[in-house]
Amino acid sequence: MSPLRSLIRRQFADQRGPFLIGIALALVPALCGLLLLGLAGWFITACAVAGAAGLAVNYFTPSALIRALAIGRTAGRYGERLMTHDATFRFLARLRGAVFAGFASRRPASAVESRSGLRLARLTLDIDQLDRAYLRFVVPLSVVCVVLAGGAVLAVLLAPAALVPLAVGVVLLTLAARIVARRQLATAARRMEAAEEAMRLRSADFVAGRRDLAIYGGLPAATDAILDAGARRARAEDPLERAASLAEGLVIISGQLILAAGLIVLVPAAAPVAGGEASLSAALVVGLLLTGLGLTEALSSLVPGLAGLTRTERAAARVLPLAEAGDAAQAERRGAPARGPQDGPVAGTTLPPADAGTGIQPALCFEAVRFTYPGAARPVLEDFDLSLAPGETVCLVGPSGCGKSTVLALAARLTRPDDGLIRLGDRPLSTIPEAELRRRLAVISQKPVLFNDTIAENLRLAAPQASPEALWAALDQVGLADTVAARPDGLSAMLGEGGAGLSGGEARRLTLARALLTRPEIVLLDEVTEGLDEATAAGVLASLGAFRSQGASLLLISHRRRELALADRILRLEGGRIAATA
Ligand SMILES: Nc1ncnc2c1ncn2[C@@H]1O[C@H](COP(=O)(O)OP(=O)(O)OP(=O)(O)O)[C@@H](O)[C@H]1O
Repeated sequence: MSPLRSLIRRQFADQRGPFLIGIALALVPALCGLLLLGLAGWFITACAVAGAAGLAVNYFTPSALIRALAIGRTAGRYGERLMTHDATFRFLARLRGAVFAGFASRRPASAVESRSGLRLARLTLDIDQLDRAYLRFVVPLSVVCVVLAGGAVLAVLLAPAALVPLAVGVVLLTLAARIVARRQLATAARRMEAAEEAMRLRSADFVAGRRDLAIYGGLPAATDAILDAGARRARAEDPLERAASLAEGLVIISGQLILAAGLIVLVPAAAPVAGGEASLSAALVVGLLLTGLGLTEALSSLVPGLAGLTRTERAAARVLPLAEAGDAAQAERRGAPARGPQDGPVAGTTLPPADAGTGIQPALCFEAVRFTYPGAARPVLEDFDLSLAPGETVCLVGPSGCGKSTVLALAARLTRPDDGLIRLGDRPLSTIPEAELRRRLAVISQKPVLFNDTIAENLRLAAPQASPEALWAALDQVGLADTVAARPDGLSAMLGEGGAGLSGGEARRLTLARALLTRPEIVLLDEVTEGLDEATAAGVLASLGAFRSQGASLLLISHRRRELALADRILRLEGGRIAATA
């Protein structure tokens, strides 16, 4: 199914009632508009004819009807806008949720991908583009179809000859739709998006790196690269604009042809035949012609939707897979894990102790795990085994690029193994619901993320319900309570972007306090003292004692002597597996 069709189906499934009511309401102003023009044309002509013949005419009923139609048209348009936009914005709000859940659930370790900020910008633009599918395409198309069908019925009843111009109009409209749906336009749209992305990327690099560019004389080349991307965008846009203009022209011509053909067919019908009456009254002919004129207005509402069809289709093709991944991730978060081929036993399954000799169930265990980055020639981990006993502290060392961070990413389920089993206690990692996993396992990286918010809210990221007393206790355990208490606003003190306002060591200790709040069973630490001076690093390491006193198992990555001294065991990773234990 085409992405556009899937998108429309999704919106229909999400907003069934408002979706249909919106279309029904859109018919009201369109039909009122047509009848208004037709009736007005008929009425004016009938009055003129009656005046010329000196006959009396009832003008109360038609003028009241005209007024009612004018009011109906305005009210209908208001109601239609309200309903269709409300339905669309509600749908998009939900879709955004699903898309961002999908974005968040993607393998963060996937190979060289475009920068996440730019991807996010692209996604935001894509989702905004999707409002066109219903508002600019489905609604006007439904209206045009109903109006044309109504026009055909009227023509059959009143003047079958008028079916000819209607048929001409329909043929031209179909042609217009085919023009904008041509495959070559998809290529032009792809080129245009690539050029837009290049423009954004180059501009962002230009702004961020202008000092280095100036130092190394790279400013002219960087400027040329932006201009070049702009020129490529303009070139790619050309066929799209031409097709849109051609389609618009055809829509307008189809409207005019309906009118012209109407004139040809209907005017002679109004002429009296020899020795008898005209088959159609002059008033009816004028009424029908003006209705045809109104039809062109309905047709022109199709133009914006047709012009943006290729881009809407491409945006839907990018957004929908993410939304589907988001649906799966949200279902998993509710406790029904989406299962893959390497997911091992089903949820709720408990496994026998990994260490059959001692009968002790390890806190975390890797069994014959293999993992390869997408596009990489060789696996990073192959037949990899690791076992972390409850309360144990293990330090993982090894040469740069040997896969230490990959082990942590797998343990944190930020990515999944190609083969083998990872278990948390007696359960396969893949079967543990997301919320439970995040509560039981904490990850602390060398670049902890703190948000532009209060200290309390930064801590509550891990435990939203935590009381102020619990927050102070956690701060106390990492030796940060006095520092926070010394601030006039205490826990309500605001942090700047990325935790600005705290020193490097304080920021890291704050993330440790955040992790402590969930009382994790396992803590994964990736070079947490990297970039800190000796004294600060010692303070951070001392804070790790708080986890140990809670009974947690620690898996550390580090090359530093001070971290190694903390470990019960040191494991050396080399060639994809543990090469030595100390
Ligand atoms: N997203 C990715 N896509 C493809 N290959 C990757 C990706 N991330 C890491 N790699 C590769 O996988 C290997 C292991 O990377 P990893 O970051 O786990 O190593 P590491 O031992 O933690 O290195 P370091 O000590 O330098 O931090 C490296 O060769 C790296 O180039």
